[in-house]
Amino acid sequence: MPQTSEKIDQIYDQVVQRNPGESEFHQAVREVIDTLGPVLRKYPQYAESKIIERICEPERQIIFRVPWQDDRGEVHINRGFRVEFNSALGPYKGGLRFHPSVYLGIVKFLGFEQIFKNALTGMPIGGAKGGSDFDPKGKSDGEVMRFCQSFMTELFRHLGEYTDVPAGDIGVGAREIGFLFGQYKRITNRYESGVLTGKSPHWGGALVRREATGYGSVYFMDEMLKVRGESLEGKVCVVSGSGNVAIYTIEKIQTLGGKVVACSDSDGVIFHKRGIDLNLLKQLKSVERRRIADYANEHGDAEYIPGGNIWDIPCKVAMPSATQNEINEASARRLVANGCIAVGEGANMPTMPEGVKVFQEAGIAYGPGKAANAGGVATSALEMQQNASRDTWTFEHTEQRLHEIMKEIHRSCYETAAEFGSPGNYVIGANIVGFLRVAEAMLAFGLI
Ligand SMILES: NC(=O)C1=CN([C@@H]2O[C@H](COP(=O)(O)OP(=O)(O)OC[C@H]3O[C@@H](n4cnc5c(N)ncnc54)[C@H](O)[C@@H]3O)[C@@H](O)[C@H]2O)C=CC1
Ligand SMILES: O=C(O)CCC(=O)C(=O)O
Repeated sequence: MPQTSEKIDQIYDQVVQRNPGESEFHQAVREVIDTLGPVLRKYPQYAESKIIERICEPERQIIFRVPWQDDRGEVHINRGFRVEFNSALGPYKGGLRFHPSVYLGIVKFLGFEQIFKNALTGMPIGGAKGGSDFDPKGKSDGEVMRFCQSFMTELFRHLGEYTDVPAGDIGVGAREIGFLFGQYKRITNRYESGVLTGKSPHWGGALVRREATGYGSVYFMDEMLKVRGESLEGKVCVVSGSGNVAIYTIEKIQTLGGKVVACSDSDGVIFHKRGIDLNLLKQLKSVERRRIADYANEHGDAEYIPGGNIWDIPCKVAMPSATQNEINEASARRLVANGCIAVGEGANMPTMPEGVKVFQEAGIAYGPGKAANAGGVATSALEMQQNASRDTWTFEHTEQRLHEIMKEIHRSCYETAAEFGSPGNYVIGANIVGFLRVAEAMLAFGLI
């Protein structure tokens, strides 16, 4: 019998061999399985039943053609994806990403992470992710609508409130969810509210879903800081991105007394020493869909740094909230050298493995995305609950539930890391808690 570490290396090698060219997926798998050695030693039944090997293989992968016409009548063909990764704990659940970089490897890394994240929430949801290489940037509302209708015309047959429930991610917000739901309703002749989450609260969406990922990440950060006798009060913070997650991360940091001095988009960075003007940011990015460079035209004392690296800006608290692999080893070193004491990931897998190592060796608080940003999908599950019971909850009640869920995720990760001999290591805690919940259900179901 090979040693546990050899066994894990063998599983990883098989994943690479079976999924060539999908580097982000390989990275996400490596990060999880490298932490599972102590679990396999304590519970040999998981190794005997090949639970890890089964979790690494999606239950179903759907790839489809999405033809649509632009405003000039020109025909375009994009590619659509839905990877239904694991349904041990509930219907497949996870967002859709519309971005030109989307390919199978990105969707699979996101879907794989989603399995453990969803398990961590304690809600009955399995893991999935989907999307398309369609670029919504610069498209008219009519073009986005025609694309969404075409996308749903194929995907609808795989969805259902008890089967697979998508939501938003990069490039997919309330506008896109509206177009997707409208087409689903039209094709199926069913007002099946629970088939998508992230809907507008005017027609079946949950209050707080829009804010949930950002607010939840800040709640997780607050818990990590509390353990160290710290708080956000008076702390200088940096939040990358300026989309849904970044905006509501900034909002909650400000409410809790922190000062966010920088944010970004894929073109550049805004540095505003006296603190980001959130109303302006929301107007520019969420309402007018403009570039962040325009922020500096409105505030003479703000600096726009085209192509800049936001992690060069000194801060106590860093919250990467844009995209994967945005913090490399050099950026992580810079953050630590500049006095950063805590990093909480609003984005999925924003820190490269070498960067994670830097944070862990420096002993700073590091909250990995699958735990720190789980508030979004947890509130999606609360939306599903409201849809199923034909009920609507108040903002205050829903936010209180979100807060409790984030505290519980933090507690379970923290205590499990200690139990498995790595106190303070939230990567180990999150991976083990998520894995054990999924593995237990998979064992119970027999070999399926
Ligand atoms: N929307 C949600 O509920 C959840 C989102 N996430 C993750 O959070 C991250 C952000 O997603 P959303 O805010 O929903 O998307 P979004 O589409 O609302 O915003 C994405 C933002 O990231 C910026 N961005 C993209 N690439 C960048 C780059 N290379 N450098 C700097 N900025 C860049 C964009 O300009 C935009 O401001 C993603 O990693 C997503 O997977 C995680 C959990 C839930
Ligand atoms: O709310 C959801 O179902 C998905 C959220 C998501 O895509 C994520 O957690 O990365």
